[in-house]
Amino acid sequence: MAAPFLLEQQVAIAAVRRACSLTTTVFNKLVVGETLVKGDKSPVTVADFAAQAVINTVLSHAFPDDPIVGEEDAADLRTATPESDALRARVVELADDVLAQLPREHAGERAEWGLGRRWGSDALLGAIDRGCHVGGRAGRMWTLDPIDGTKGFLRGGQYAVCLALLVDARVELGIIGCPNLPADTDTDATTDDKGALFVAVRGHGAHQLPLEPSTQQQQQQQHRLLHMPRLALHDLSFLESVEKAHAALDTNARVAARLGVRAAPVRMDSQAKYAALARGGGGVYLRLPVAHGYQEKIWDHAPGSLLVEEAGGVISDYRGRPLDFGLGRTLGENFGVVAARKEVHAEVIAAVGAVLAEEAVEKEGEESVVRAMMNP
Ligand SMILES: Nc1ncnc2c1ncn2[C@@H]1O[C@H](COP(=O)(O)O)[C@@H](OP(=O)(O)O)[C@H]1O
Ligand SMILES: [Mg+2]
Ligand SMILES: [Mg+2]
Ligand SMILES: [Mg+2]
Repeated sequence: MAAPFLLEQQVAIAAVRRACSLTTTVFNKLVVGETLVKGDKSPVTVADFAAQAVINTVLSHAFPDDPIVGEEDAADLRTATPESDALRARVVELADDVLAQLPREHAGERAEWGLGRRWGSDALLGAIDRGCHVGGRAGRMWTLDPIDGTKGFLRGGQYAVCLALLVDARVELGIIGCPNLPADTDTDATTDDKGALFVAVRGHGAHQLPLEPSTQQQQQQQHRLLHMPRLALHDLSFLESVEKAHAALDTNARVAARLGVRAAPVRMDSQAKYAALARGGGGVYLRLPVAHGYQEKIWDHAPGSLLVEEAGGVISDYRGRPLDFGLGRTLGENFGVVAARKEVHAEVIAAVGAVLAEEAVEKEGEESVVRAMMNP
């Protein structure tokens, strides 16, 4: 694999792989009471907290000066209630079980990264809270989504463990672990060969590796360099969110019809969509905003955006503006996401603009009818 940020790649890959083994274990044993509802009504599980504890512990040992912008914080685990005590104990047990495994030297893991020992509650809650950095434009920082697609995770669908390195607000390295994505193709859901790791390095391509650390030789055999194929507009299919609350799926259908797209959309939770797109599935990822004023989070798009760019794609918001990762924890005034191969990206943006203009006219028409009825 490519030379820049080689140590960062090794550390990030080790951290994401261990977090993925944790989430897979939890999914098989998740019990009632191990999921909380956050202030924004979204779910968070013991696996989200524990995966953030694992990855932040590894990053903090390997790169003690690097800030981390992570989705979760430990506030809900620190309150002195019986529920919180039980949740905290479970998170600590899960994270320590994974961190305590000896470094796998054939996979380049090292004890100095915090591996091979248990850390206990204080250190692990502290590690989770290392993710509270505010973000910004200057310097090096990591952004982490310990489980992207928590709703997919709870359903047994797609989810992803997502980590990216930003330098001066530019994504230089992106790692996405997808424990439930078929290793060979994103279309054959019946295969047992599940799990894939995606690594993108700016200027050095998008790669798929086995999720389990195998020998050097197996790694090389199973390594795939990813390219998005050239597809005509009518041969595209849209990759989109499963959740109606996250993206305007009806508007997507109108955009697809306008472009002459024949295939049904592929609905998938999480940044597994970016991975599927980079390895040739679909051709377009379209995420149009529904919730008024919702600001996209940097950890929801940073690694996926680089994966798509390195596989030959272009990514922007729905107005065609580049995503700005330097504004803090959110993408600020970037609304929605359009990711597609270079040749079709501009046409998709134009179709989105035309459909949104049509919808605005229809809405205005409906509102004027209501106004006329109320003020005859
Ligand atoms: N109203 C909204 N609009 C867009 N995205 C939203 C949203 N509410 C939550 N999300 C984000 O959507 C992510 C999942 O993406 P997708 O819809 O592509 O599966 C969630 O990540 P988490 O599951 O990490 O919280 C969350 O950050
Ligand atoms: Mg969440
Ligand atoms: Mg997310
Ligand atoms: Mg998440």
